[in-house]
Amino acid sequence: MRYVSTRGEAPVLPFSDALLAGLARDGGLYVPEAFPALTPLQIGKLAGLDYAAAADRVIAPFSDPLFPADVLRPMLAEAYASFRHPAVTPLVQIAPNRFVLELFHGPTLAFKDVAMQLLGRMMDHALAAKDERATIVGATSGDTGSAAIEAFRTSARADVFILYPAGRVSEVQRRQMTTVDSPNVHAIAVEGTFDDCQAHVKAMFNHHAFRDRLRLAGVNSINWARIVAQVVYYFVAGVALGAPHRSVSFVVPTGNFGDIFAGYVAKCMGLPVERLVIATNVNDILARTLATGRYDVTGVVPSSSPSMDIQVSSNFERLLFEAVDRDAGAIRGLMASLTQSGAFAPPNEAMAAIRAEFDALRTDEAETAATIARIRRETGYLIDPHTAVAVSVAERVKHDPHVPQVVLSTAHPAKFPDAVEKACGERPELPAHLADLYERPERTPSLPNDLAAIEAYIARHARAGTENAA
Ligand SMILES: Cc1ncc(COP(=O)(O)O)c(C=O)c1O
Ligand SMILES: N[C@@H](CCOP(=O)(O)O)C(=O)O
Repeated sequence: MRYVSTRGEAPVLPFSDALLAGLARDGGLYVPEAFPALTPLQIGKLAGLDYAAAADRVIAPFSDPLFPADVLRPMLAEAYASFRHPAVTPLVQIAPNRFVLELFHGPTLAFKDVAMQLLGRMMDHALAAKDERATIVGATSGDTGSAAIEAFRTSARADVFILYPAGRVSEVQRRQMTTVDSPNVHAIAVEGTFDDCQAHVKAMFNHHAFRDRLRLAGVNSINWARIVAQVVYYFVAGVALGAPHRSVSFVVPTGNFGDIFAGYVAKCMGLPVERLVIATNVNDILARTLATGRYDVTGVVPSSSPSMDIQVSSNFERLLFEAVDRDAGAIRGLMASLTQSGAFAPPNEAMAAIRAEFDALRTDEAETAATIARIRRETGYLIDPHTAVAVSVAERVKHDPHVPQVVLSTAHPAKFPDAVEKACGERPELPAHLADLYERPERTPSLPNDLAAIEAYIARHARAGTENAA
C-alpha cells in the first residue's frame, strides 16, 4: 500500500516510510492511496479469532514487504500479550443495546497503548532494517505521552521527546511520563496548552533542516500506523455484536479525531457502521463545526477530561480530505485559512458528506460528573471522565434502539482519581504494576512556550542529532 499526503505536495511513500515520516513534508497527513476492503465473508471470519490474529487480518492490507506475515504476526502477539485482559479490548454491557468497549487494559491504562505497543515494535524494526536512529517528537494532553514513553523506553534506536502542557494533565498522567528513568526518554513540561505543544511538534516537522538533521519521527496520530492499529478494535467489537449481518454505532470521546477517524476507516473497509458519534467535552469545536458548518478555534478550557482539551483537531484534516473527494488543493486552502485566521468553512457538499456519517454532541462538566455518579449508582460500573463524556452523549443522541451502541472507554478511572472521587465519592485504585507511582522520583525539564527553546533542548539531547551532525 502507498500513502499520499492530504496536501498533495509530498512524496508518495510506502507504509514503512510513512511510518517513519510523521508529518508529510508539505505539512499534510499521510493517508492510504485507497482503503482496502474486507468482504462480508472476511469480516465474518474475524469472529472467534484472538485479538492479535484479528489485528493481522485488518492491518496486513495496509502494510508493505518490510512487515511480512512472519514479522507482523509475532509482533502483534507480543504487543497484545502486555495487556491485562485476555480479550485485549473487552465489551461490557451497561444498558439495553449499549456497550462499553474497554480500551484501557494496556500498560499505561489508556487506549493509546493499543496502537503504541505495536507502533514501538514496528518503528524499531523499520529503523533496524535501515540501520538508522530516530528522534521521536510528540505532543500530549496526557495519554499519548505516557503510552509512547512506555513503548519506546527500551528502544535502542529512538530518543523520545514528549511535550506536555504544564499543570494541564492529571497527576497520574504526569507521573507516568516523568518517573521513567531511561536515558532516551524526555518528558518536557511546556508553559502552554496541548494545542501549543502540537503546533510546536508540527513546526519542527515543517522546519526541514531540523527535521532532517535529527531524523524526526512522530508518534502522535499524525502517524498513519497509529490510526490503522485503532481500526482493529472497531472490527473486533462490531463482529462481537453481529457484524457483518448487523450494523453497529460507535460513540467516541473525541479530541484530536484520530480514534473516531479509525472508526470511519473501518466503515470504509466494509464494517457495517450505522453512525459515528463524536462526543466532545466543553472544548467543543467539532460539535460546533457539525452544527454551524464553520471550524472556528477558540481558547482551550481546562476540564475534568484533560486529554480532550484540544481545539485544533489534527485528524479532522484526514476526514476533510475524504469529504472534498481528495482534492488536495482544497485542503491546502482550508488549512491556510486556519493558519491565517484560526477558522475555515468547508464547502457545503463536504459538510453534507460529513453529516451523513457523523453526529456530534458536547457534554459539559456538570453532566460529566453526574454521569460518573449515576452510572456507578445504577450499574455498579465505574467510568473515567472521558468515557463519561461519551456515555452522556450516547444517552442523548438520536439513535435507532435496535442498533447496538458501542461507547469507547478510552481511559481507566484510576488515571483521573481526583475527578472520579469528586464525582462519586470513590477513589479508584491504580493497578498493582503502578501501585508505587506516587513514590517514584520525577524528572521533568520545564521549557517556555517557545519553539526555538524547545528545538535547542532537543538538539542538545538527541543522539540521532549527534550522529547526523558528526
Ligand atoms: C482518554 C482519552 N480519551 C479520548 C481522547 C481523544 O481521542 P482522539 O484524540 O483520538 O480524538 C484522548 C486523546 O487522544 C484520550 O487520551
Ligand atoms: N489526547 C491525546 C492528544 C494527542 O493525541 P494523538 O492521538 O494525536 O496522539 C493525548 O492524550 O496525548
